[in-house]
Amino acid sequence: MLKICTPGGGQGQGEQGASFLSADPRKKQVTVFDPSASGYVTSANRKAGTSAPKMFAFDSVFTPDDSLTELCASSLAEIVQAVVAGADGCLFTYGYSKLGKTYTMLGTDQGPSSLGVMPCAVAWLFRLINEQKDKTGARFSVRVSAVQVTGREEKLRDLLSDIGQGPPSGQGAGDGARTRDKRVPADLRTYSLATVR
Ligand SMILES: Nc1ncnc2c1ncn2[C@@H]1O[C@H](COP(=O)(O)OP(=O)(O)OP(=O)(O)O)[C@@H](O)[C@H]1O
Repeated sequence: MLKICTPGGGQGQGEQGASFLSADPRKKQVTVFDPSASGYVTSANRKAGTSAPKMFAFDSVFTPDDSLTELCASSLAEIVQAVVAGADGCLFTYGYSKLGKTYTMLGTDQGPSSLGVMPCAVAWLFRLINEQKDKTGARFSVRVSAVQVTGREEKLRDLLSDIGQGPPSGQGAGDGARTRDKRVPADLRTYSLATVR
Protein backbone atom coordinates (compact mmCIF):
# COMPACT_ATOMS: atom_id res chain seq x y z
CA MET A 1 0.00 0.00 0.00
CA LEU A 2 1.37 3.44 -0.91
CA LYS A 3 0.40 6.80 0.57
CA ILE A 4 1.77 9.75 -1.31
CA CYS A 5 2.49 12.68 1.00
CA THR A 6 3.80 16.14 0.59
CA PRO A 7 6.42 17.39 3.10
CA GLY A 8 4.74 18.91 6.15
CA GLY A 9 1.49 17.15 5.36
CA GLY A 10 0.17 19.69 2.87
CA GLN A 11 -2.88 18.66 0.90
CA GLY A 12 -4.00 19.50 -2.58
CA GLN A 13 -1.61 18.10 -5.11
CA GLY A 14 -3.95 15.18 -5.61
CA GLU A 15 -3.39 12.83 -8.46
CA GLN A 16 -1.02 15.19 -10.16
CA GLY A 17 1.64 14.92 -7.48
CA ALA A 18 5.06 16.28 -8.33
CA SER A 19 6.02 16.42 -12.00
CA PHE A 20 8.18 13.30 -11.72
CA LEU A 21 5.40 11.22 -10.20
CA SER A 22 1.96 10.34 -11.44
CA ALA A 23 -0.46 8.36 -9.29
CA ASP A 24 -3.52 6.48 -10.44
CA PRO A 25 -5.37 5.35 -7.30
CA ARG A 26 -8.04 3.56 -9.38
CA LYS A 27 -5.48 1.38 -11.16
CA LYS A 28 -3.43 1.20 -7.94
CA GLN A 29 -0.28 2.23 -9.67
CA VAL A 30 2.25 5.05 -9.80
CA THR A 31 4.54 6.05 -12.60
CA VAL A 32 7.89 7.66 -11.87
CA PHE A 33 9.42 9.85 -14.57
CA ASP A 34 13.00 10.87 -14.97
CA PRO A 35 12.83 14.54 -13.80
CA SER A 36 14.99 15.63 -16.71
CA ALA A 37 12.37 14.25 -19.11
CA SER A 38 9.61 16.66 -17.90
CA GLY A 39 7.09 13.86 -17.49
CA TYR A 40 7.57 12.02 -20.78
CA VAL A 41 10.35 10.65 -22.87
CA THR A 42 10.90 11.82 -26.42
CA SER A 43 13.30 10.18 -28.81
CA ALA A 44 15.55 13.23 -28.39
CA ASN A 45 15.88 13.03 -24.63
CA ARG A 46 16.10 9.20 -24.71
CA LYS A 47 19.19 9.68 -26.88
CA ALA A 48 20.40 12.19 -24.30
CA GLY A 49 20.30 9.46 -21.66
CA THR A 50 16.86 10.03 -20.13
CA SER A 51 15.39 6.95 -18.50
CA ALA A 52 12.01 5.59 -19.56
CA PRO A 53 9.16 6.03 -17.05
CA LYS A 54 8.86 3.22 -14.52
CA MET A 55 5.52 1.92 -13.34
CA PHE A 56 4.89 0.36 -9.93
CA ALA A 57 1.77 -1.49 -8.81
CA PHE A 58 0.52 -1.54 -5.22
CA ASP A 59 -2.35 -3.13 -3.30
CA SER A 60 -3.70 0.40 -2.98
CA VAL A 61 -2.56 3.95 -3.65
CA PHE A 62 -3.63 7.04 -1.67
CA THR A 63 -2.99 10.65 -2.56
CA PRO A 64 -2.67 13.59 -0.12
CA ASP A 65 -6.35 14.34 -0.77
CA ASP A 66 -7.53 11.01 0.62
CA SER A 67 -8.77 11.21 4.20
CA LEU A 68 -7.57 9.13 7.12
CA THR A 69 -11.02 7.51 7.18
CA GLU A 70 -10.59 6.30 3.59
CA LEU A 71 -7.13 5.02 4.37
CA CYS A 72 -8.33 3.13 7.46
CA ALA A 73 -11.34 1.67 5.68
CA SER A 74 -9.19 0.34 2.89
CA SER A 75 -6.20 -0.86 4.86
CA LEU A 76 -7.50 -2.26 8.13
CA ALA A 77 -10.38 -4.66 7.46
CA GLU A 78 -8.23 -7.57 6.36
CA ILE A 79 -5.57 -7.27 9.04
CA VAL A 80 -8.03 -6.80 11.92
CA GLN A 81 -10.08 -9.81 10.82
CA ALA A 82 -6.92 -11.90 10.58
CA VAL A 83 -5.85 -10.87 14.07
CA VAL A 84 -9.23 -11.80 15.51
CA ALA A 85 -8.84 -15.17 13.78
CA GLY A 86 -5.57 -15.70 15.69
CA ALA A 87 -2.90 -14.46 13.25
CA ASP A 88 -0.30 -11.81 14.06
CA GLY A 89 -0.78 -8.45 12.36
CA CYS A 90 1.74 -5.69 11.75
CA LEU A 91 1.12 -2.08 10.79
CA PHE A 92 4.22 -0.41 9.47
CA THR A 93 4.93 3.02 8.08
CA TYR A 94 8.10 3.97 6.27
CA GLY A 95 9.30 7.16 4.69
CA TYR A 96 11.61 10.08 5.22
CA SER A 97 11.20 12.83 7.79
CA LYS A 98 8.10 15.03 8.06
CA LEU A 99 6.08 13.18 5.46
CA GLY A 100 3.24 12.42 7.87
CA LYS A 101 4.03 8.94 9.17
CA THR A 102 3.09 9.85 12.74
CA TYR A 103 0.03 11.74 11.55
CA THR A 104 -1.10 8.73 9.54
CA MET A 105 -0.51 6.30 12.40
CA LEU A 106 -1.97 8.39 15.23
CA GLY A 107 -4.23 10.99 13.59
CA THR A 108 -5.51 13.78 15.83
CA ASP A 109 -8.03 13.93 18.64
CA GLN A 110 -10.42 16.19 16.70
CA GLY A 111 -13.14 13.59 16.27
CA PRO A 112 -13.80 10.13 14.81
CA SER A 113 -12.95 11.15 11.23
CA SER A 114 -9.47 12.25 12.29
CA LEU A 115 -8.47 9.01 13.97
CA GLY A 116 -5.25 7.55 12.68
CA VAL A 117 -4.64 3.98 11.61
CA MET A 118 -3.68 2.70 15.07
CA PRO A 119 -6.59 4.01 17.16
CA CYS A 120 -8.91 2.84 14.38
CA ALA A 121 -7.31 -0.61 14.36
CA VAL A 122 -7.65 -0.96 18.13
CA ALA A 123 -11.27 0.22 18.10
CA TRP A 124 -12.19 -2.16 15.27
CA LEU A 125 -10.28 -5.02 16.89
CA PHE A 126 -12.24 -4.76 20.12
CA ARG A 127 -15.52 -4.29 18.30
CA LEU A 128 -14.90 -7.52 16.37
CA ILE A 129 -13.75 -9.33 19.50
CA ASN A 130 -16.93 -8.33 21.31
CA GLU A 131 -19.03 -9.54 18.39
CA GLN A 132 -17.20 -12.88 18.44
CA LYS A 133 -17.57 -13.15 22.22
CA ASP A 134 -21.31 -12.55 21.95
CA LYS A 135 -21.65 -15.08 19.14
CA THR A 136 -19.42 -17.89 20.32
CA GLY A 137 -18.45 -17.16 23.92
CA ALA A 138 -14.76 -17.36 22.86
CA ARG A 139 -12.26 -15.73 25.19
CA PHE A 140 -9.51 -13.52 23.81
CA SER A 141 -6.24 -12.18 25.05
CA VAL A 142 -4.68 -9.31 23.07
CA ARG A 143 -0.96 -8.63 22.85
CA VAL A 144 0.31 -5.33 21.45
CA SER A 145 3.78 -4.05 20.77
CA ALA A 146 4.95 -0.73 19.33
CA VAL A 147 8.49 -0.31 18.09
CA GLN A 148 10.33 2.55 16.46
CA VAL A 149 13.22 1.79 14.14
CA THR A 150 15.48 4.81 13.56
CA GLY A 151 18.64 5.90 11.88
CA ARG A 152 21.19 4.14 9.81
CA GLU A 153 21.97 1.86 12.71
CA GLU A 154 18.32 0.80 12.74
CA LYS A 155 18.04 1.23 16.49
CA LEU A 156 14.96 -0.36 18.01
CA ARG A 157 13.00 1.47 20.66
CA ASP A 158 10.09 0.02 22.63
CA LEU A 159 7.48 2.77 22.60
CA LEU A 160 5.31 1.10 25.19
CA SER A 161 7.98 0.59 27.85
CA ASP A 162 6.53 3.41 30.00
CA ILE A 163 3.10 1.86 29.83
CA GLY A 164 4.32 -1.37 31.39
CA GLN A 165 4.94 0.64 34.56
CA GLY A 166 1.24 1.54 34.85
CA PRO A 167 -0.39 4.91 35.55
CA PRO A 168 1.03 7.24 38.18
CA SER A 169 -0.38 6.52 41.65
CA GLY A 170 -3.72 8.12 42.49
CA GLN A 171 -5.00 7.99 38.92
CA GLY A 172 -7.89 5.87 37.74
CA ALA A 173 -7.74 3.63 34.69
CA GLY A 174 -9.18 6.33 32.42
CA ASP A 175 -6.67 8.95 33.52
CA GLY A 176 -3.89 6.44 33.19
CA ALA A 177 -4.83 5.67 29.61
CA ARG A 178 -4.71 9.33 28.73
CA THR A 179 -1.37 9.83 30.45
CA ARG A 180 0.04 6.85 28.62
CA ASP A 181 -1.12 8.21 25.26
CA LYS A 182 0.74 11.43 25.93
CA ARG A 183 3.91 9.58 26.73
CA VAL A 184 4.01 7.79 23.41
CA PRO A 185 6.67 9.64 21.42
CA ALA A 186 5.60 11.56 18.35
CA ASP A 187 7.53 9.36 15.95
CA LEU A 188 5.66 6.14 16.40
CA ARG A 189 6.35 3.71 13.59
CA THR A 190 5.51 0.07 13.92
CA TYR A 191 2.78 -1.73 15.75
CA SER A 192 1.84 -5.32 15.91
CA LEU A 193 -1.34 -6.83 17.21
CA ALA A 194 -2.03 -10.41 18.12
CA THR A 195 -4.82 -12.28 19.80
CA VAL A 196 -4.62 -15.63 21.53
CA ARG A 197 -7.85 -17.56 21.59
N1 LIG B 1 -2.37 14.69 6.04
C1 LIG B 1 -2.00 15.67 6.89
N2 LIG B 1 -2.84 16.67 7.17
C2 LIG B 1 -2.49 17.66 8.02
N3 LIG B 1 -1.30 17.74 8.64
C3 LIG B 1 -0.43 16.77 8.39
C4 LIG B 1 -0.71 15.67 7.50
N4 LIG B 1 0.36 14.86 7.45
C5 LIG B 1 1.28 15.42 8.26
N5 LIG B 1 0.83 16.56 8.81
C6 LIG B 1 1.57 17.45 9.71
O1 LIG B 1 2.90 17.56 9.17
C7 LIG B 1 3.87 17.53 10.22
C8 LIG B 1 4.84 16.38 10.01
O2 LIG B 1 4.12 15.16 10.09
P1 LIG B 1 4.63 13.92 10.97
O3 LIG B 1 5.20 14.36 12.29
O4 LIG B 1 3.51 12.96 11.00
O5 LIG B 1 5.81 13.40 10.04
P2 LIG B 1 6.77 12.16 10.26
O6 LIG B 1 6.89 11.51 8.93
O7 LIG B 1 6.29 11.30 11.39
O8 LIG B 1 8.11 12.90 10.65
P3 LIG B 1 9.44 12.34 11.38
O9 LIG B 1 9.93 11.15 10.58
O10 LIG B 1 10.39 13.50 11.30
O11 LIG B 1 9.05 11.97 12.79
C9 LIG B 1 3.08 17.41 11.53
O12 LIG B 1 2.91 18.70 12.07
C10 LIG B 1 1.75 16.84 11.10
O13 LIG B 1 0.70 17.18 11.98
